[in-house]
Amino acid sequence: MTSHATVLLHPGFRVGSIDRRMFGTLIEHLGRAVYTGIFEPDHPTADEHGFRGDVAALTAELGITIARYPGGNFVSSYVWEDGVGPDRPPVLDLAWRTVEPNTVGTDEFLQWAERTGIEPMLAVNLGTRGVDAAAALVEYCNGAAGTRWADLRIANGRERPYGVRLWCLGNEMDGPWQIGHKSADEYGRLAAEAGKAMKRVDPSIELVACGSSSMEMPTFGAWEQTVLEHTWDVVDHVSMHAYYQEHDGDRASFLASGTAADRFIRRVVASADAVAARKQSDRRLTISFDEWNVWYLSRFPGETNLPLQRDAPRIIEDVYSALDAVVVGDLLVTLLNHADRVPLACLAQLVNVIAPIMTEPGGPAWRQPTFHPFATTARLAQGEALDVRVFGPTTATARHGEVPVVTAAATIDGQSVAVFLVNRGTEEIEVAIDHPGASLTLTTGHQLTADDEPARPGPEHAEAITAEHLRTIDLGGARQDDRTTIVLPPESWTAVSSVMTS
Ligand SMILES: O=[N+]([O-])c1ccc(O[C@@H]2O[C@@H](CO)[C@H](O)[C@H]2O)cc1
Repeated sequence: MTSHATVLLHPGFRVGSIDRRMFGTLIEHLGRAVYTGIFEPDHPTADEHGFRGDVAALTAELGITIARYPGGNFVSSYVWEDGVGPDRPPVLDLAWRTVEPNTVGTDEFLQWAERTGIEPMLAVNLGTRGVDAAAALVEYCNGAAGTRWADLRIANGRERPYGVRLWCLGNEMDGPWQIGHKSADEYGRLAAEAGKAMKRVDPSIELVACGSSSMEMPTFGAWEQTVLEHTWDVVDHVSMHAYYQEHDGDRASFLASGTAADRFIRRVVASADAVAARKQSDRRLTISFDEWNVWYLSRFPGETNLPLQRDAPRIIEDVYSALDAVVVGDLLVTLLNHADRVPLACLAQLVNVIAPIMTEPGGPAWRQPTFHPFATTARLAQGEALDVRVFGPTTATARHGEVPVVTAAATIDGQSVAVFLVNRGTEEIEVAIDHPGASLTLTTGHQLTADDEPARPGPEHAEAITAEHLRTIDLGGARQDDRTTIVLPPESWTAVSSVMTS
């Protein structure tokens, strides 16, 4: 039996502009993200700087706009000076218990980002270090000739400042696993002082304060309040991180991850607005959702159980299924619906480590199933997000309570309208897109359906999943007045592009 839902959209009802920086990623010194991920000098596609051309091409195809670097947990014991200039000591990275060769450092990363047209977002170490090292790194990157750290950059071969605009004040400082983990008061004070010094070096930078590592953290909410009380006058955004997975075969809860993310965003917004109210401020702080993805964290042994390793070990190389890809598509729907408060977001991560792109050393690079909904959304979601309303069935889930079966987002850019739809249910659903007073001509559709096949590693499997589950549909067709109907298969993600006329 086919059930029904209605998606109401009107070009006049808008959430806000889509900041292109919503389609960011994280590139961490972790496992094979950097070494044999983006960087592999001996690879046949490597450029003159040692960076893989095949990975750069897939990164461009994915539509990545910003890249957060160098971590992640890694940054919390990172000594950035070890990664610049001629002397590069191998050091023990305490986050992932791996020997870090320091072959790639700030200059190599920033120059790769420049060549690939990606805006860098640098994180400073507020775990083992503090104000001095953070301000010095801003000066190293952005300072004009004539002072110590800017001159060091020039001596290292880079005359022109990089002009790095986005800076994270540490990483997940609420997490007990973090090197240099702090209480909210300890972190808030340090972040306020580091941020103040960093903005004295370069007032044009944007700063992100660490929010919570997940909505399930015992300190969630209180952490944001305390940290923002301390940092209100210096920060521009607060971060949030969230990873989702299927637990014990509970598909319904997993498919509702977008609702969990939606609640998380609303709660962070509420926390920030509560601080604003207390400070008699009308400012609406924005969110940097700078780590999000599907991650089978329950299979991860934990940082303390990792053996000491070297030579870019394989750590958290999750292999994704079509179901995971549908969830990624749904999480993007959530982000679009919060475009007004979430200008920055990073799919964590880019290559090999919980990533849409995989590589083999000396071998191929390929797209995981999760690559496709991201690439399509990044390409089609242009202009402004529309404030869509969904009327449809709900379903009970063990983890998230009652959730909508159909989710939707839509964007408008001139006459181009893109609609993103997810059917989380196990039955086909007919969706009526109501656009009263306007006509829609659908052009192309992209559809991804899940199944219950477990994910298997390797390019052949990833390609087989894509061939079986990803369809591009030519909808080139009739102009529909007021209402357009579309059928969503069970457990599917759909994106349609269209032209709207009044
Ligand atoms: O919920 N947890 O148990 C949990 C544990 C670790 C964790 O780390 C984050 O995810 C890592 C991988 O992207 C990044 O390096 C770090 O910022 C994020 C969440």
